Amino acid sequence: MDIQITPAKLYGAVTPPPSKSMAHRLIIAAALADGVSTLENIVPSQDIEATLRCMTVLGARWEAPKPGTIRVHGIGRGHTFVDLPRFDCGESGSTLRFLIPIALAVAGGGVFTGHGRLMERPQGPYADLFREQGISWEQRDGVLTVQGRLSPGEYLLPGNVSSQFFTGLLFALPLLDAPSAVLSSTEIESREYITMTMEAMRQAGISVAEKPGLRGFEVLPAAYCPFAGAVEADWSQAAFWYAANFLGSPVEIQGLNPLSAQGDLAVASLYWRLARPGDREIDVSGCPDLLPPLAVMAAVRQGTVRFVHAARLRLKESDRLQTTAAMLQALGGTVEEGADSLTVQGQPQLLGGTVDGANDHRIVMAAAVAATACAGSVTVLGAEAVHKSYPDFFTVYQALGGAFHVL
Ligand SMILES: O=C(O)C1=C[C@@H](OP(=O)(O)O)[C@@H](O)[C@H](O)C1
Ligand SMILES: C=C(OP(=O)(O)O)C(=O)O
Repeated sequence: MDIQITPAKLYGAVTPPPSKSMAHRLIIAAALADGVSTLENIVPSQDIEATLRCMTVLGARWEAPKPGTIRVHGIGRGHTFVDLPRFDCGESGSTLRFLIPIALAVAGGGVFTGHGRLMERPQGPYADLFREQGISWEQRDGVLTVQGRLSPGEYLLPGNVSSQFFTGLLFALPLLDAPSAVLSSTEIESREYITMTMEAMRQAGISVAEKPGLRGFEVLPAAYCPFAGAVEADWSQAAFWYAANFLGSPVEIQGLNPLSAQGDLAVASLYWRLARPGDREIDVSGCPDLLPPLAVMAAVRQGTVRFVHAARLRLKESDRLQTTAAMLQALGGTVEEGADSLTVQGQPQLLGGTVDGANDHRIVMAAAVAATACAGSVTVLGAEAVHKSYPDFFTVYQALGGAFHVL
């Protein structure tokens, strides 16, 4: 779906959708529990549907007694598999990377497929670890087959590729019959995502101990217990509405937890850092998903913003350093892409133009928000990419006064 947006300010109140990251985690913890858990504020998006689908393949069941609430019948420890289960992970990196170790622990492995760029996104840290353990790892024509026995022990991962490898192992290791540790060979980036994993596991009765000074975590054998949980509002999605505010739209953002474990709540303070004129350097290693909306803010202000420690942005739904730069350049902005950075030169106003959404929800949402304050109209190609994480985005955008039509 291609759309043309006519610049218009947005007015009104918005509650961001439930945190996608927390929803993945609570669904997984509930699906591994021995019993029935109730989860509130679950809103379907392609990524959340992927996790629900994959946990069903593992033997969990769920029903929705009312909209927004699901009851998950977890698998406990008793499920047996005749064949290797097959998981369609959609385009969700979280689903794929969380599920690989879990499938090894629960089912002796699995066959994983995905769409878009998913199967090209790096899995090397897992491949290396699991091959060392004698687990077979084969990826051919976009199909990954992993088979073997996950053993307790010490797992050493690089900390700068994706925190999702840590999360996947932390979820799986309590299911083994002896203690394990997950250690990092480098400083751990996106660390708050691991904190969120520990928080979800805690809700299911599992505590993970951080190893002080060792950049790692200790996991003891434990059973996931059923629980009642609710997903809080998503700070990563709130960032687009923060960007709308920054560009002059008085949008009131409601329902966010200011004490959230979500690292992307950093947008609240970064907003104010950018609101004052002058040059800035912003480290996005802990909040990679904020880069597209922050770059939109950086493009319409006085001064230059250099986003650093950003190489991991190249490993998302699109190469987000390249696609964020291309989006702003298409709108008349001045941006320089470095190997590990993005430098955005501020200016009074963006002009408008045609943006390739690059099949990336965060690029589409960033472009739509930038359009609210452009001098001329903005065409966004492939706007349907928002279904990955925020299917309602354009409905909300329109309700706030955003003006667009489908081409
Ligand atoms: O664990 C998670 O829920 C996520 C971790 C982050 O990925 P990396 O750790 O790969 O940066 C983030 O970009 C992604 O959108 C969601
Ligand atoms: C990178 C993202 O998600 P995932 O890694 O789960 O595909 C995202 O939502 O921006």
